[in-house]
Amino acid sequence: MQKSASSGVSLLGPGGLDLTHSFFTSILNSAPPSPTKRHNKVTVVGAGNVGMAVAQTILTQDLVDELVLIDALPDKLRGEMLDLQHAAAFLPRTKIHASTEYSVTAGSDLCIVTAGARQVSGESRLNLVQRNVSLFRSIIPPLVQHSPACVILVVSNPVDVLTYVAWKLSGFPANRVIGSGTNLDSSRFRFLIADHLDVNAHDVQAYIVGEHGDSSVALWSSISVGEVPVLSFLEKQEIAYEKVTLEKIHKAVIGSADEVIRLKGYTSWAIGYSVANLARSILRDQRKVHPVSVLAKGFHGIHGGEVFLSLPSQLGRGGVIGVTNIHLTPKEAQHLRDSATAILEVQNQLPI
Ligand SMILES: NC(=O)C1=CN([C@@H]2O[C@H](COP(=O)(O)OP(=O)(O)OC[C@H]3O[C@@H](n4cnc5c(N)ncnc54)[C@H](O)[C@@H]3O)[C@@H](O)[C@H]2O)C=CC1
Ligand SMILES: CC(=O)C(=O)O
Repeated sequence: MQKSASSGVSLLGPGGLDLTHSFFTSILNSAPPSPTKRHNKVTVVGAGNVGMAVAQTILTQDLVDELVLIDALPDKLRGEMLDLQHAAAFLPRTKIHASTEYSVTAGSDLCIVTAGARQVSGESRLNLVQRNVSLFRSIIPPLVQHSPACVILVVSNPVDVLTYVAWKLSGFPANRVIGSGTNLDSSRFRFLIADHLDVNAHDVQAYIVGEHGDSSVALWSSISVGEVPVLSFLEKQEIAYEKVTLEKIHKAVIGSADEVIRLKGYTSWAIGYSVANLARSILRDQRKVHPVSVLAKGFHGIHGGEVFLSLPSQLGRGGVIGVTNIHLTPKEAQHLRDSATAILEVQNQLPI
């Protein structure tokens, strides 16, 4: 039995006519689509472990209308695209494209770059620089050509140096080129502090700044739990806090990636959530503060060159709105400058 299309049962009318377009009674005349809803398009370059974790987290959080995957491997790319498309019944409606050609990225609001070599256990992120800089020469110019107004978010390692490289190759103002930086390290830090104090990580305010890597800086002086500054509270209460414990926590943050890589080969879930968290602040113009890699020249006495490293920064639709004037102790400021020097040592060897 064939019911009418408007009853919502059949898509085919008499004689096999496709009634898809009359399936719903048009209400266009009475209620035009809202012009205020912004169409968000995001491109993820690199459909590897990190790119796919980013893509799937962005999809589940309903952040985009269009998601584009770019990779150099066409079969892997198509397989990943189909696998995500097949989840359409369980996800917010999103158009998913995949291609090795950058024309499909045209008009993206946010381009997230995750392509490139990753470190093996025991290898420093900085060791990846030569391989990934040459990839960036083939990735950044076509992204910019097709999406000249986008924000670029770099994830590939070494993320601070590659954010500088992306900035140079793009010709964009510095506020539109951001590295995911220590947003991930700060989450690891908050998890470890929360675990140590047996509290919820959401209630721990704590930053790792500087390099996303071995020279990162833990800002102990500004840690608070439920708005209570931790160190000054402990000092006032004359509770002996063990400096060694604090240092162990920072060491554990630095060693986190290597531990996961040794155990499962790569890191993916935490960086996926970290990047989706940044994408939300940018696309939804949340103006939230995140520790991300920004052009740091001039901040906290960093004067050695144009270096990107993580500082707590406010993010919105246009990218970086500003860098927070966070208080650093003289020791923390010195560690931050040392971190800048470590990044610049690698960066200055690049022919860029
Ligand atoms: N900033 C951070 O916090 C983190 C950064 N990473 C970095 O992310 C990067 C990717 O890691 P994984 O996804 O685990 O590696 P992966 O090997 O799983 O994926 C890399 C992908 O890049 C693609 N690719 C290579 N050359 C390309 C090109 N020219 N154009 C487009 N795609 C290309 C490969 O085909 C592959 O699919 C690495 O540099 C890694 O170190 C990883 C975790 C955290
Ligand atoms: C691989 C890497 O950079 C991380 O998981 O922190």
